[in-house]
Amino acid sequence: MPAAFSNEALRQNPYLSDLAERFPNSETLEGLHSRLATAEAEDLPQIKGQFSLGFARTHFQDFDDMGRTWTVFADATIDRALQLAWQIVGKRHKLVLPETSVPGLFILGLGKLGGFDLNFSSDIDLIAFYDAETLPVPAHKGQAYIASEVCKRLTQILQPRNAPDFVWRVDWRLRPESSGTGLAISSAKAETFYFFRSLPWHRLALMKARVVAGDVEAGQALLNRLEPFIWRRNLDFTTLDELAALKTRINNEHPGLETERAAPDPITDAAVGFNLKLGRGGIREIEFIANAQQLIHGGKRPDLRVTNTRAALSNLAQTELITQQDADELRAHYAYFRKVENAVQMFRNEQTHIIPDGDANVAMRALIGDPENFDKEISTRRQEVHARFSTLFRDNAQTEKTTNLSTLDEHATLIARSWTRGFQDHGVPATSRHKYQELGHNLVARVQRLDRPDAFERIDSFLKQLGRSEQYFALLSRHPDLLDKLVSPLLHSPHMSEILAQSPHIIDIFLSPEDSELREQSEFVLTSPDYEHRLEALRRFVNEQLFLNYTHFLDGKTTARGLQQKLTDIAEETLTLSLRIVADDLEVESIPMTILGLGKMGTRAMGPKSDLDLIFLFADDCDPDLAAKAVRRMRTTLTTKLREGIAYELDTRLRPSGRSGPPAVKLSAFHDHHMNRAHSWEHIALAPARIVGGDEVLGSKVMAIKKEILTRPRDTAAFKADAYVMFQRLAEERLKETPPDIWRTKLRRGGLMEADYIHACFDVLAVKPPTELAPIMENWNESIIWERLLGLTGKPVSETPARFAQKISIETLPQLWAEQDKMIKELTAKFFADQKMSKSPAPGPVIWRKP
Ligand SMILES: NC(=O)CC[C@H](N)C(=O)O
Repeated sequence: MPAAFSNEALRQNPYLSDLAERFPNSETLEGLHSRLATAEAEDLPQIKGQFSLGFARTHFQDFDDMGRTWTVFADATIDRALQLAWQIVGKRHKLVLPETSVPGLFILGLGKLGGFDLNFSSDIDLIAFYDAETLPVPAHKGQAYIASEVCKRLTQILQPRNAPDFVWRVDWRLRPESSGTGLAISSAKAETFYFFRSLPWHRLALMKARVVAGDVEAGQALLNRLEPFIWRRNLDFTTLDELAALKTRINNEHPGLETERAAPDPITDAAVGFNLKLGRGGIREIEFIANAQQLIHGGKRPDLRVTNTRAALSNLAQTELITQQDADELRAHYAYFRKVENAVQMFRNEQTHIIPDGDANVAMRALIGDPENFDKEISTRRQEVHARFSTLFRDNAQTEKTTNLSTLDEHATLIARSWTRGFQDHGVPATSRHKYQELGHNLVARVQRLDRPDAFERIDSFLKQLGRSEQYFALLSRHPDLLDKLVSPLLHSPHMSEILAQSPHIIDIFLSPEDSELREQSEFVLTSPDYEHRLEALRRFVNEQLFLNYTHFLDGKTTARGLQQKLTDIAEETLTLSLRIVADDLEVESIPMTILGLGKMGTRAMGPKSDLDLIFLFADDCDPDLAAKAVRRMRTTLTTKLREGIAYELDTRLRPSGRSGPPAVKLSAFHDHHMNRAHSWEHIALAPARIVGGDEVLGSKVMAIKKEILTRPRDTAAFKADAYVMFQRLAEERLKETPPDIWRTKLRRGGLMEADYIHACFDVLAVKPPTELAPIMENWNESIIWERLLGLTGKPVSETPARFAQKISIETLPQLWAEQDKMIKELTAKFFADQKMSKSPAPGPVIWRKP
């Protein structure tokens, strides 16, 4: 056992030696814990005193243990005090209460208590709420009144008036609407308050909230519902100001903390006088680094939502938001400072944070083992902390103040002026406009260089439609590089502009680590248990990923092929998420459904705006009601148009019997249909199909059926005749002879759809397609990406934006397209060479070859 310090050290500390005198027979910490269960109110201060002594004797050397040991003990004392409080209040108000734990009321610990970081002499920050449904108090007695009485009583037990000893100093001032209400309000009220009436610091205080006593389940349920309030989905840089404001507010409102309000001291070589908690390079700066990053990124990364500062630092390193070295060092400094702080507080059990001089200094040093280079140690650590702290708050906006507006027309000049004045027409409050003037200059300079007359107008209308979102300007002024991610799409890509209009905040995706997995990046979608929230989050995910990958493509970081793969991955991830959302909504563990992807999903060649061609297949024994519901919900989940648009268009017409067939298809029905009733074109559609989501075992059964269908010998002549009729219909109704200098990749004669069709025909016949087909399809697939991203369909090649002309090689494009049209048409002609050029009758079901 680490005998923490000598009797000598103990003697030098008045508070500890007093305790040692009063409690000569020391008990173990475990023993003290177990006494709590039956302790009476008047026992608690003594148990606390003995615990303090025991803690000093046995736990002081090991910092990792310290905060947790205190916190666990605190939780237990609060819980016991709450029980006692209930008994007293219950008797007085004639309530019928259960013997042990009373449901409904719960206490949240904030600050150090919430963060498992309690000190020797911390006070505890509490807030309390109750669940109106389960609180065993009839409405006519006044639930809020009784719950508040219980909290008052709890306070008296923990901090008895006119008594020498206390258990904890209790502080309720961080509760919502603290001046106007009793100590407890209902969780429904709390929810409304936080979402609609709270101030920024309320939110920041909740970051460290933890259920410490009472009805844990009800408490956790409230915290879950508050998650979307605490952890915003988007990076939020105004948060940094809020964080600063919170810290100031807490300092200013604690009357006991007057000394702490002194301006931060410069880092000197003398340790004496250093305020460990608030001083420059001290504990608060470390907390600040952790909390700021947690707040900014926690909405996307649930693993950052921890209340403990050192755990947060580790997790930030895990997610590569800070380096491992930074995390390790900051953790070490934090531990060291906190240990010193504990030693300082043991002297008189006072809540002080300043390194003392005189006797107290001697005593403190004795406790921490009288280090030789103590002063140096402190100043080195402070410098390292403060350096990192300053980096975080360094203003990284570049100055580009070369704004000469004389070349602009009148309208553009007006817009540019408003930007350089800190976005005065964009809902930025007058008091903070000065912060965004630099950003304004920066943006004007960039847009001027584009030399596009409509650029100011377009970007301005985007910025205006953001609503009153100072947050957005804060983000941009910290990361002016993001302007480029915004400007080009707004000018050139209608599709990307639409996505931006739906979810303007997605540009912060460029700030997250680049190599993270899609799975990690989609985690946030499921964080809220709420169905509606999840649907919005799903759209956010799709928009964010599409936008990110389109940008990479436009910047030349991804090839066309790479983008197709990525777009396919995103669609598959979306299906997986949708299935989860639907299963949760239907309250089932999983749904016995597998998803067959046809068309572009099948060939992994999704392009911008491709819809999802899917068939939802179910095990034969699946409850038909559940299956039908699941398909309906899948459709809603994917296609309902919400604020952030849809996730995907869905096309399920390729299921057996098309529109008239049931939306949920059973495996045996699928098999039976394709063997006995399907037409050849359905097998052509089936050729590129693969499983893109859902139950894997079921999926492999579907793939076995597919194989059985496509390998079964069929009558080739009959197949070609059918395929030809279908092709003629296709050509007539959808394909268009298109001049070689017009963008119409998919629906031109000889274009992408025709090429895909012929390819699938070869597949059905298990004949290797001619070698020239693949490279042409590759080219078409690239063209369609450009065409859809830049909104060029039907336009002449000459209207392709100059910015991309070279990348697309537009000079040679018409010639290339003419050749491709010709080659594909020839392949088609050759494939159908035996067919009469007259119209055949409408085909019937597939004719299999007689064995
Ligand atoms: N899959 C998509 O391309 C859809 C993107 C976007 N959310 C929209 O509604 O248009």
